[in-house]
Amino acid sequence: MRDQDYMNLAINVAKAGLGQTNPNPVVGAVVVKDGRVVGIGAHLKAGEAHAEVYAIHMAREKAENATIYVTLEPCSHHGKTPPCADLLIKNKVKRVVVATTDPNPLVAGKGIKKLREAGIEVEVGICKASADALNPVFYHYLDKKIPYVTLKSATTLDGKIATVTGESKWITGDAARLDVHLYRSIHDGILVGVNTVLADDPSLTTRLPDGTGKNPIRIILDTSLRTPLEAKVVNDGNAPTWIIVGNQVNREKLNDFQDKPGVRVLQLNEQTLSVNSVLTLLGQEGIASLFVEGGAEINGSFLKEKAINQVITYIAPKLIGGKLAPTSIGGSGIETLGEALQVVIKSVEQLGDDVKIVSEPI
Ligand SMILES: Nc1c(/N=C/[C@H](O)[C@H](O)[C@H](O)COP(=O)(O)O)[nH]c(=O)[nH]c1=O
Ligand SMILES: Nc1c(N[C@@H]2O[C@H](COP(=O)(O)O)[C@@H](O)[C@H]2O)[nH]c(=O)[nH]c1=O
Ligand SMILES: [Zn+2]
Repeated sequence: MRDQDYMNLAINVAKAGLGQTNPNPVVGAVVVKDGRVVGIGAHLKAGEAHAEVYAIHMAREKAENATIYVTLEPCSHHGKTPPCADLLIKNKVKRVVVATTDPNPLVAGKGIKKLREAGIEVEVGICKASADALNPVFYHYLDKKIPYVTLKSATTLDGKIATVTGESKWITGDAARLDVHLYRSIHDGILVGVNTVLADDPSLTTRLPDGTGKNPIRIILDTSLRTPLEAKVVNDGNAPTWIIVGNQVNREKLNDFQDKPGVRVLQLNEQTLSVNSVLTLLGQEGIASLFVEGGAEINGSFLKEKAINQVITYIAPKLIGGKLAPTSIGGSGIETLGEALQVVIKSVEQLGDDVKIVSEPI
């Protein structure tokens, strides 16, 4: 096996932490001694051990004079956990292969420097692109302190999310809907507008076949607090629900929700909810990744603000037409093609009868 092979193994091990480590990155580590893998590790939860710690502990005395492959520069600061660079030095690791440096100002090359000053051979950049592709959420949230936004829509071939009569269940098939639940399970928050709550009474929980998968925090944009008191999202207690309202909602209306299980009403100091204020608030509340499931009006407001980092589009082989049938993005719309949100198509794949397109704004 070559350096790249061991690093790809570390990258795959890192994926065990996807959706669990925010606001920390997912990280994988593999310890190799005399051509044998003697330790592996992944960071699984912020505040808990780092990937290197698990891998070095598994290697035990074999860590001495070993090579460790780690997808992110070993940390050098005392955060919630002690510095990994010191651990590698203490265990007399001979060589450290790092896929990519850590942009966290607390690290940012200091980990590599500490290792080299201790006489350890450090190589940087092996499989850098694949390692960086693990952590778009970490890089974005570290830099901007607002959530990395994934906008998801599910439409017919002619771009509709429901028929003229409002029927929408279901446009996409089981495979696509399962895929959506996988996304829900790795996101900190899922956001819909109150119109979706009124139309679908959604549960917005993660329902995977084997019953696993954590539930994201359910976030409802609801300027004048029209969420029905009997809605699933405020009664089922399956996940926290945050309702974000404007400053026109009066005190007694706010009090209606105070004894609902896991429900918080967050009041912004503005009449209408601007996307930027919502994202700033959610960032302050520790939401690093946000899954926006619409509907059309909400998607329209995120598009207008260009507050989108990734777009997931599911297209079903159905045609329903209808001038008044809603499309996936409503709102006032962008007037000129020149101002369109230009995206790069990252992948196109078939999921059952549907097509899934992943794209990212340029
Ligand atoms: N109508 C469709 C979707 N519709 C998604 C809606 O916006 C809303 O999120 C769902 O109704 C949520 O329901 P729950 O959380 O599962 O109870 N989304 C899809 O991927 N395919 C479709 O056909
Ligand atoms: N998860 C991870 C690292 N994460 C780095 O450490 C920071 C979190 O430190 P702490 O608060 O102590 O958990 C995080 O922001 C990132 O810069 N570093 C590593 O060496 N290995 C790991 O597995
Ligand atoms: Zn560390």
